[in-house]
Amino acid sequence: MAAAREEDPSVRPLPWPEELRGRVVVVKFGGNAMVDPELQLTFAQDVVELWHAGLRPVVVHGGGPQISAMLERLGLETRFEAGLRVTTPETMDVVRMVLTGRVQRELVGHINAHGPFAVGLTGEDAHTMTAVRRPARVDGETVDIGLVGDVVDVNPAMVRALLEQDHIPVVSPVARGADGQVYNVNADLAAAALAVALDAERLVMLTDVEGLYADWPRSTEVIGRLTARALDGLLPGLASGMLPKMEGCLRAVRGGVRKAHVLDGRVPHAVLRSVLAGTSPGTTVVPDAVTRS
Ligand SMILES: Nc1ncnc2c1ncn2[C@@H]1O[C@H](COP(=O)(O)OP(=O)(O)O)[C@@H](O)[C@H]1O
Ligand SMILES: CC(=O)N[C@@H](CCC(=O)OP(=O)(O)O)C(=O)O
Repeated sequence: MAAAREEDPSVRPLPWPEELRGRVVVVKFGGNAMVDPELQLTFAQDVVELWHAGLRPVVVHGGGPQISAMLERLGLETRFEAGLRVTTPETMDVVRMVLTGRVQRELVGHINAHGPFAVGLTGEDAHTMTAVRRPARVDGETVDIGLVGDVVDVNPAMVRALLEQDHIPVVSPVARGADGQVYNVNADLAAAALAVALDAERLVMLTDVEGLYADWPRSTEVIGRLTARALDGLLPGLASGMLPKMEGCLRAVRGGVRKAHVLDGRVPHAVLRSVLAGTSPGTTVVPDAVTRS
């Protein structure tokens, strides 16, 4: 891949934090942040720039709005419980088709406009992620939401092999169960599980808000930094898409990831700015023992 390093004229020397060299950074690109085609291009550019700087980026993508749009076109109803899509077998077909057939292909294409970097896979490939069916908890009740899975095991061998070969893995959040069933996994939780298994330095989640709002929807005051313990206390009060996102951040830092960031993906180059600056806009979740960085 040395040729690819030289090939890309957009690369310029940046004052990268030396301690991040060779480290894995898992970047979750949310479906809401990717609705703007321009942002998809700058996102791809950022990921390639991280690679050029010597980091090992792994992309996990979402695609919730894109799945909903396709379900609507097909005249199929969709609804969410606790931020998770109720997934019938018919819905599952559409989820798999949109995520791996469209969203992943688009991202791989944008990244590969810069060189032969990206390789797309799903959690199903080489048993990268194994899921079990998970119900949702709604108002203290357990609710069946169909073919929704939670990741219970990650085999990072294939992703590591791709990283070793200087590739950028682009992972769709679909996973196989030990029962042979294919499950729809929330992309935030898939990204968190992969970040833990890869012993990632950071998990960066790009979404369509500035971060975790303290009192949403009444106020849009962003919580800048919080410990895992503080987040644990907040989780029961969170709703919709922010619930799996913050649950993912919590699992990541509890699983050994140094920091988890929730960033506004509508801001161009949000990933680069965050990694470069060291301190990040948006919300940063740190392990309990860490009070400053
Ligand atoms: N406390 C909160 N702070 C910020 N956003 C919140 C909060 N609670 C719920 N949300 C909603 O969560 C959404 C982000 O989650 P989601 O729609 O799943 O995005 P993504 O596609 O990036 O995963 C926001 O657009 C907002 O509507
Ligand atoms: C179980 C579940 O809800 N799966 C998600 C998978 C995609 C996703 O998570 O996309 P975002 O990151 O854009 O929200 C869904 O069907 O929408």
